[in-house]
Amino acid sequence: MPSTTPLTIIVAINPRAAFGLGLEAAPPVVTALEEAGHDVTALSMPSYDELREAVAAELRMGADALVVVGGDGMVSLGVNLIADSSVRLGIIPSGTGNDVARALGLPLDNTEAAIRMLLAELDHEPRRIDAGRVTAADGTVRWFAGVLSAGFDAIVNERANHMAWPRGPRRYTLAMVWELLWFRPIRYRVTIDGDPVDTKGMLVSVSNGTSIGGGMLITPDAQFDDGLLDVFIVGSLPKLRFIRLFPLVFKGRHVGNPAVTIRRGRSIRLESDDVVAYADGERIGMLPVEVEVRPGALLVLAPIL
Ligand SMILES: Nc1ncnc2c1ncn2[C@@H]1O[C@H](COP(=O)(O)OP(=O)(O)OP(=O)(O)O)[C@@H](O)[C@H]1O
Repeated sequence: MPSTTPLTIIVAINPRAAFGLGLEAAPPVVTALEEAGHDVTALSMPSYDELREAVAAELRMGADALVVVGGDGMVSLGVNLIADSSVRLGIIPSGTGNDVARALGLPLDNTEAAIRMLLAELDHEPRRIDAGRVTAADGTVRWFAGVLSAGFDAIVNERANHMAWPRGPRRYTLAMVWELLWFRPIRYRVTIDGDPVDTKGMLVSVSNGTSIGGGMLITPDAQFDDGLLDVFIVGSLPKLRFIRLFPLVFKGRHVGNPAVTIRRGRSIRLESDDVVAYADGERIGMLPVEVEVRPGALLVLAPIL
């Protein structure tokens, strides 16, 4: 059915998302948007960096919406290009974790349903949500919609990205087992709204969304539009107790556990030696980082929950 208002829409496709799912999901998205009467430019490139450049060039020519087809890494690509602008971000979740889409209430594992929701949302006012704005030590600025992590999970991510084998999600399992063997609690200084705390921890995340790793509900009460970030810290634990915490975190049942601290703030500084940060599954760089919430910096094509 034609849309009420024809729009200029860029569709950015990651052919490698979820190890090939992105490529399958893309054609029906493009067809559906064209059939709805929109002016669609579909972009897919051999690499992430080339795709980002191509999308940035297309955005400079003017667009109403950017639809990303992929996982959190593609959300990151989109968020970094459209934050603080009037361009709306649509997501067709087809990655491995899809944590931002999950928290936004978009249909997962069902491209047809995600397309139907996208078409409906294009006819509504977009949802305005907060974004995390990260400044690295060298002054580089990056944005995220979901979660920035700088603990065990970021180290696992880094390890998995350097592994050539296995190709599927088992790569993360293997990387996690390997890193668990060597992992030691990390010393951090976490400064929330100017209040510094020195701590030793296993996991440290700054959340706008609720989950990491495909649904691990680290900050189940985080809200996209409260103007605040949730700081999640798992303190120093023996490995067996750390492992036993995982199933609880998956269900969000760790809140109140003495090993877990969750605090809210507007501006968070994370400092440590030799620890990498990832945000929305993409590498940010080594700590220190400054994270600040930018209320309402993102317009997303998602229902208001
Ligand atoms: N041609 C390409 N275009 C875009 N990204 C690519 C491409 N080839 C490889 N990638 C990699 O894909 C990663 C992003 O993948 P994406 O997040 O879309 O899917 P995923 O990793 O399966 O899902 P999730 O992040 O939700 O777990 C980027 O880190 C990027 O380096």
